[in-house]
Amino acid sequence: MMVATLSSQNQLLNTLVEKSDLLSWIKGKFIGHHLREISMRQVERHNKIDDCWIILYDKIYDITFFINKHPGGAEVMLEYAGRDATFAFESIGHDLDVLKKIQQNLIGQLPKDERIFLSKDELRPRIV
Ligand code: HEM
Repeated sequence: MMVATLSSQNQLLNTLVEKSDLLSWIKGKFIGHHLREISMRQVERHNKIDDCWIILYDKIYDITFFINKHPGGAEVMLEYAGRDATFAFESIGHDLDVLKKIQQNLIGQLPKDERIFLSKDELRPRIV
């Protein structure tokens, strides 16, 4: 019984650690060395309903498939198409699971000199 309790506590802890690591990564604490770099100028070109990229926490997502499914409406998505939507996204208080779900649509990250959410080994301080 004791063992079972400890093991379920460990499981919970592992889940929390995994979750916070993932979120720190999503929110820019870690650099995805393997991720393709895409500049803002490139992102800007993908600003249409049938070709829509968006920047969240320095990472670029292709959200074309999701525009018409967005519970907050297609209009806001198009307003941020080809642009940085991080602060609008945060201000709505989207559920963190939303961020986890769209990881499958992650296509790249901004080059170092265009990032806002820098990790601690870079020059400017992080703002979150
Ligand atoms: C990749 C970007 C985005 C994704 C994947 C996304 C996803 C979602 C999801 C799943 C919801 C349902 C509520 C929840 O689970 O939190 C939601 C709600 C909402 N979103 Fe987004 N969203 C994105 C970007 C934005 C942006 C840029 C805005 C601009 C302000 C926005 C505005 C809203 C609003 C207003 C709601 C609330 C709708 C309501 O409750 O009536 N979203 N979004």
